[in-house]
Amino acid sequence: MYLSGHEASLDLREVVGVKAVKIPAKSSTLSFGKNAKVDENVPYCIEMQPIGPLGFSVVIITRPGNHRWRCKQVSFQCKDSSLCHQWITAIKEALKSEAFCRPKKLVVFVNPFSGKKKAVKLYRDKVLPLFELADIHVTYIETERQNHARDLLVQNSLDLKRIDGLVCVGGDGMFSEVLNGLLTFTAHDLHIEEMDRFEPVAPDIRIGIIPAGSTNTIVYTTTGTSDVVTSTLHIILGDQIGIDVNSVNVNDQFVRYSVTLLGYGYMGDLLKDSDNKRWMGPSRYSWSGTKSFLANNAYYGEIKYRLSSNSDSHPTDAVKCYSGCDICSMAGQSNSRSTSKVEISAGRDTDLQLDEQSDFMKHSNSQSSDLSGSYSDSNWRTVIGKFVAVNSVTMSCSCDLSPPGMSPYCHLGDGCMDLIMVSQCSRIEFLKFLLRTAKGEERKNLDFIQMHRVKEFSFRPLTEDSDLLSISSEENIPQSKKVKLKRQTSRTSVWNCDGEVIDQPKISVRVHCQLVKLFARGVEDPSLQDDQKRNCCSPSFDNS
Ligand SMILES: CCCCCCCCCCCCC/C=C/[C@@H](O)[C@H](COP(=O)(O)O)NC(=O)CCCCCCCCCCCCCCC
Ligand SMILES: Nc1ncnc2c1ncn2[C@@H]1O[C@H](COP(=O)(O)OP(=O)(O)O)[C@@H](O)[C@H]1O
Ligand SMILES: [Ca+2]
Repeated sequence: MYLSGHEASLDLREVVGVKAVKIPAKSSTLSFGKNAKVDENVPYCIEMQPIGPLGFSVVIITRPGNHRWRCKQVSFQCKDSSLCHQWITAIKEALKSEAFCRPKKLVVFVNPFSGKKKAVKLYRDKVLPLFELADIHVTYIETERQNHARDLLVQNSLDLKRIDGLVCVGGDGMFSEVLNGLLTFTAHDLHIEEMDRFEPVAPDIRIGIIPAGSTNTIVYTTTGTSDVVTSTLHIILGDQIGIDVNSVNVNDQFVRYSVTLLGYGYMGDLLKDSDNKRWMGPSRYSWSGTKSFLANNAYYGEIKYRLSSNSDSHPTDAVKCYSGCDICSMAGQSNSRSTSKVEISAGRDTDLQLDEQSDFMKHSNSQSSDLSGSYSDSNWRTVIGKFVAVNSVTMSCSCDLSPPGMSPYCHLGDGCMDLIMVSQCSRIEFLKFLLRTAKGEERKNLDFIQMHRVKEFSFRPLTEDSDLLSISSEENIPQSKKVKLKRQTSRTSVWNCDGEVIDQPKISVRVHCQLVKLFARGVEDPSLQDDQKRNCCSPSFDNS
């Protein structure tokens, strides 16, 4: 796996590309001779000997810090141009090897209106030159409207069987559009039309994201930074990581897939308010966030959730999900074992269980207006209360506003989501929650917060007359209290689903372990040396 000589050893896994160069007479480059050969016994180990003036440059990645990756050129001299070309060809061929899983053909979608409207320029200036260096063939599509990319995918206008991946240059919303398009296409390709009745099928191709949007959570959480060059390099090296995907149903009908945040109350109100302020760019979220904060609305609702069967794994367990994460690897292995047995399952065991459970809960619970959990044998719980926010995240959701993320110990591919419920509280208390979230500080001791690691959940707003009884513990509610409760409960929020508004408050959500693969490797553990970082994650080799 190394390109090595007398004075240098380059890890081919981290070579971006190679090109011919003219080397100045007094250069401090390494020089190698005509006895150079590719060692047949050691894969990708190239031996070189010193020689003459022509040369080639190998572009490799460096890690200057803060999870950012950059390029560095290492130049080699050759005696003549033919030898130089032999070297270039040998290295290019080595990089094309299947074992590296590098993409050769990509479709790139650019949303020109993402974030600060710089996506097209960012792509042309920073991304395209690197794709060219890496010999990646690109089909470039600048989107003209919302759902343009999704429609192209669903209608299979792009011949997806012939490409290695999709790249979106934009924000989380653009990714969500491409994800939904790809999963819909994958299902239709297998003649599955009713998405709510089937297990979603994992697509064959990977998705890459170049951060050019407003929040860029997915990029930040899967690479540790929101940096255009870093994301481009992860794509070129052929990194891959499976991430959890949620399917969201409204009234038992599938509506969409999500990967970052599902937020009711605060996050929903914030998003709805910000949607007609897109002209403000990314700062629309802080503006609308402040407005929703001042409004301090709280909403009645009933949440049913199924806890993760791994009781050791919890949103506050302080186990960070780093590149090569053991918890995600184990979940991925058991997931691929179960999906290899039954590729498409028409059964809805878990939903039935939910229905049975719902009935069970109705008859057995005595619920109060406070947050109150109730147990069952099958890990289902019900909570009824008045919430400022109900958030569920499938990954930590790190971003510039909150580098540790909404749930710092959430895992990218463990088949679980972290459910964070914020009960009605004062503005000061909610500010405390927001500030601690922004800084990644302990929230365990805030008594208005509940956090659980779950596999699925459902939410329904409490708005009906019959709900009043379950909200109030008293059987005989005075008429005046009934009227007041009725007024309060008639107010509902919307769901923020990866930055898209879902107007219907009653939803059910299920997580699908590592359903899609991204061109990323997860955040590299900063306590490791560079060579340990390379070795702890050799994603290009682990599926060969
Ligand atoms: C006082 C500082 C408060 C900092 C609050 C930090 C909470 C951060 C949690 C971040 C979760 C991010 C989840 C990501 C969702 C994205 O998929 C999704 C779509 O992204 P896209 O536009 O790139 O397509 N983005 C969003 O839904 C936006 C979420 C933005 C959350 C920002 C909240 C800012 C709140 C500012 C409050 C100010 C209170 C002032 C009090 C005096
Ligand atoms: N050409 C376009 N015009 C308008 N909206 C678009 C276009 N292309 C994509 N979109 C939509 O814009 C929304 C936001 O895009 P995104 O790239 O996430 O930017 P931001 O991070 O600023 O919200 C997405 O829902 C996406 O579907
Ligand atoms: Ca997860």
